[in-house]
Amino acid sequence: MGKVKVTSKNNQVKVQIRSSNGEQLNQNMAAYLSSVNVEGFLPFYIVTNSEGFTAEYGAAGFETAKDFFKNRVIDQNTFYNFIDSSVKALSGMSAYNMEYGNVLVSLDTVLVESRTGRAMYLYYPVYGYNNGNFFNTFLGDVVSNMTTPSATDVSYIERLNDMLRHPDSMSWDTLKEYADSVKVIIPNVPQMHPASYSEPVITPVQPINSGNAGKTCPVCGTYNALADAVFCSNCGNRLNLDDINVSIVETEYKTCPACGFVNSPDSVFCAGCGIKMDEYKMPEDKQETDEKKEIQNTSILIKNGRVVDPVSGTDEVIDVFIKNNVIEEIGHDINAADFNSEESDNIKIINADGMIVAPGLVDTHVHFRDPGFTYKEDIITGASAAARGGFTTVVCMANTKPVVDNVETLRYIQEKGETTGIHVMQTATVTKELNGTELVDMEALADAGAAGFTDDGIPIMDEHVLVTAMKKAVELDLPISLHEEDPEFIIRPGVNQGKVSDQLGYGGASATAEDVMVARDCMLALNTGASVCIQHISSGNSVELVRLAKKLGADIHAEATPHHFTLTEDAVLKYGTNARMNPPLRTENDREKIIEGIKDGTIDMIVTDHAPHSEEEKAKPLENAPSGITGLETSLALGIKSLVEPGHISLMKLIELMSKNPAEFYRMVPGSITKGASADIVIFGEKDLWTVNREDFASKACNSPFIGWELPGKVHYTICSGKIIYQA
Ligand SMILES: NC(=O)N[C@@H](CC(=O)O)C(=O)O
Ligand SMILES: [Zn+2]
Repeated sequence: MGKVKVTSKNNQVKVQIRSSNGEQLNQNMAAYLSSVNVEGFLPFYIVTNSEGFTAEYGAAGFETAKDFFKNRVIDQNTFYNFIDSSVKALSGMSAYNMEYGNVLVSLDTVLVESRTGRAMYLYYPVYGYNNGNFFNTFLGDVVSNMTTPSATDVSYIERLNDMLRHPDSMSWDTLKEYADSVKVIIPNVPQMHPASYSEPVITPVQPINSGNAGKTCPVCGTYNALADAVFCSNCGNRLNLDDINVSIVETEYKTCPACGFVNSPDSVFCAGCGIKMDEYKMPEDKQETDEKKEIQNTSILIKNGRVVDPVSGTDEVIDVFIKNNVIEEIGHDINAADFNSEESDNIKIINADGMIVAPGLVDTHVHFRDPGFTYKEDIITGASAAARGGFTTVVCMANTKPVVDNVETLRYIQEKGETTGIHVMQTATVTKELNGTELVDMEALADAGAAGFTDDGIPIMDEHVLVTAMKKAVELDLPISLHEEDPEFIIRPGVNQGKVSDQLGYGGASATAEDVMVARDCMLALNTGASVCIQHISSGNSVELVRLAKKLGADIHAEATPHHFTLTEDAVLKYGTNARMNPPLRTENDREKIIEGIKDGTIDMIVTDHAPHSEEEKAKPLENAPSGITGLETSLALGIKSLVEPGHISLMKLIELMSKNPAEFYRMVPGSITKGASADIVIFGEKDLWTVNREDFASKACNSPFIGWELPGKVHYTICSGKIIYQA
């Protein structure tokens, strides 16, 4: 392939690479460039105003990329390949943002600015892209950046728009032609080039992974000396395991306060678990004070609590005695004095007078973002949020990076989960890289302990793929959970298509998007006999469809989230991006039908869909912010407020929906307050009011519309495997 200068007339091109998910783009950029021999004669300069970089990794990765591009010449092929590799890698993770058809996270923006002030944005489309609306949105930005949009500009945009729909036919020459033909003034982009331009100085740049000593971070370039480092000590990103080649011996070490991994002395981020060590605040209940140690090592006697246990049907004030991780005894009037003095000295007594003592809650739909998006949440902080919410078991969704479509990633999560104090279960995806077409090795993943299979975040559109997966799931006796939104009926995700989206001119996601898929999958479940869960149901008609399928004998189940039974689309006007989620909040009528479904058992699980995002991400305009809200720390309270207090269901029923049913769906033995059962227990005040404060969240994220709400149902203790893992 010949080398083509992509420059303006006077030979200078400035490139700004922006990504709606900056850190990923840069990770790929740095990794790719470390593996190529850069040659050619196109000088690239990266300029940044940090736009589009949402995480600290982004900035670090960006600096590396800048260094790489500086004074280098890159040929067309290299550039193409680089963009290609970035886009391919990005498309695999589109699920987390739920932008249908691989939009947004998969879409990268390259600004080519010529020295004459002429510039263009190249919107590089991703494979599998199938929704033109986003391009139009971005192209709209271009138009709005034009100082004097003329008829030519408009026709240019139209041409570009058309070209982007056929990326294969896009040539470098066309790109060049566009770069010099469009008058786009980009504000706030610093001028990088001196007025008198001379040929770039080509200085040889060391490849990223040079030499034999050490493992260089593909994102920020920092040298990590320890052979078994998994995460970069500087930027916290995952290091490429293939590149391990370490010989340097460190003399002083820094032990991670969260996971105990021994790091090199100047490490900022832990190479074992990825947390920022200096800023890590150990959850109070994990601090090794003498008092806590004592609590951890003693038996626990819970006195005078009202035991509400849907498994045994118990609803009475009764004492519970815990020893050796299990419930040793339940009964009236168990007293410390009943035990011999040595034992009774070591009993931690909890006075649960006026409180509810229930089986530990089970949330079977959480996103802990680990690996890959640990700036939003990680397994340790996710588990702390769970404990604070009264949960002792969680089932994590698989839209991490890499996605859980392989045994190695599954094991990583399971092993880290074991250090948290709660039970962390992990699902695997149905399809590889969530691509909707190729099935994962379901058997191997089942053998390795996957809790079930789900492409949560994106719908599975291909019936053949889904039916094959359902049949395999039947063989493996594992459930399949489905995110039901057909992109055909979505103009923009995250907000209901209705009065609010009309008011905002947003487009929105129609309830039909959910209904058509739920109708299909109810019938497929019936037909295959698979155990299927309709995730986070949001539409009243979908509830009706599940009701019918259950009546017909399908092994079908449905989840409802606290936000879907508490809020309606109006919340978007009040809480903005913190009310943007997939599927969206819908109408009062839908909300009522969800409650009806909960009452009559059509909906059998309450889950949070805990979907943490960073403040920066949620600070973006509604159309650009990611979908999803956190939920673990407000779920029980909202269940009481929206379902129990108005008299829709009993407290017993709420606990059934938040513990027994989800556990059983994912093939676990449900927790119960009975002799011999594992001591997984939540103790809360049903009517104890508390205020949701953003500072109090144990989660890394605080993207919740419920901040400032006063809620009932304060959790006082969470006990998991006989240990107090949270205490208010
Ligand atoms: N619910 C959301 O809006 N987002 C979830 C994905 C999902 O559960 O669909 C996420 O991963 O952020
Ligand atoms: Zn989902």
